[in-house]
Amino acid sequence: MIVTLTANPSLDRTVEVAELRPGTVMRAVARQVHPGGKGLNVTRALAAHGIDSRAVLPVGGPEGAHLTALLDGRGVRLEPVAIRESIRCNITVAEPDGTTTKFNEPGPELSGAELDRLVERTLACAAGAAWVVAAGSLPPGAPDGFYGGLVRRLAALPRPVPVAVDTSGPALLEAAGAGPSLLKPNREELETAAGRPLATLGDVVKAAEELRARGVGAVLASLGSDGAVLVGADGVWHAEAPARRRSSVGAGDALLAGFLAAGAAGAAALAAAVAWGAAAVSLPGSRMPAPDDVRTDLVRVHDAIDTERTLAPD
Ligand SMILES: Nc1ncnc2c1ncn2[C@@H]1O[C@H](COP(=O)(O)OP(=O)(O)OP(=O)(O)O)[C@@H](O)[C@H]1O
Ligand SMILES: O=P(O)(O)OC[C@@]1(O)O[C@H](CO)[C@@H](O)[C@@H]1O
Repeated sequence: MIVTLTANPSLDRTVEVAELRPGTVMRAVARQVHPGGKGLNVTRALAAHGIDSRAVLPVGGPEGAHLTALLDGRGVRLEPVAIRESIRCNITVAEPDGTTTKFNEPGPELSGAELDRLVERTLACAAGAAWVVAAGSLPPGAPDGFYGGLVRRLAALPRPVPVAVDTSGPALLEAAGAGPSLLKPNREELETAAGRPLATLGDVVKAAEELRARGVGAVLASLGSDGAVLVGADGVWHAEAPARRRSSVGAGDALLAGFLAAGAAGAAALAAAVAWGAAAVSLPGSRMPAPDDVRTDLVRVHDAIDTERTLAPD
């Protein structure tokens, strides 16, 4: 079983427009509403593949009620922690070529007691779990070390549980310092961690190695259309797959879910991860892929990294 913690979930609203023209009134040609937030997306992707997962998340207000109603009857196991304020609503504007423009709200401020309840619920669910995933931004007021503290608490259990972290900014730096088993940065997040721009695959591998030297077990770096790089104790691989981009929102979460579902180590897990990520990109809004969407046969895994390869701007 895989437990996910999303400290700042969202109701994801997507509007599809013919062309984004700032400063004008645009008529949407389609709209979707999906339950959102990185950890919850991981649980949704796993559930779509029949893999046992539980999502710990704060739920409050009309948006919280809407989010839970959307998941009713979908086989997604929620561990909701009631909060006083409403959760946030994030907006995506999607254009026909797959370009997405995203507006993420800060989210509600959680009280110290609400944050404590999230951690306690995660620890309670983690007993016997194969992995805990701590993912997404932190709500306003939460300490930067929130996910890092959880990593330490899970490592100190009589039967320690490996933790995968996917977050950004100072929370990412704090979490990395706590030595999680897995970190899933995208290019921008890895640049933050490295403190410099990363232009090539070689730069990505070097930045990931630096994180490993600081105690991170393995780094799964997601690189948009360039696929993903895995840097772990047992080797370094790069994999990629073609995709007809419709909405990349949640592709990183699908990638992480696929990686954990396939054993979380080595080339085969990386191939599954990239297949799940590419599948998510071709689906609207933050819809998570089901088994029929995933094309592992289209994935190319490179054992030798082309260190000079320049990363696409995306
Ligand atoms: N244009 C694309 N073509 C093919 N695959 C893609 C494309 N964009 C993303 N992917 C796949 O999806 C994975 C995740 O994408 P990305 O690096 O954008 O993650 P992310 O920034 O964490 O996304 P999010 O935060 O929205 O979940 C990539 O590693 C890659 O496998
Ligand atoms: O603001 P955060 O927490 O960094 O990201 C939140 C979010 O953009 O991440 C998911 C996609 O990965 C979406 O479902 C959600 O809207």
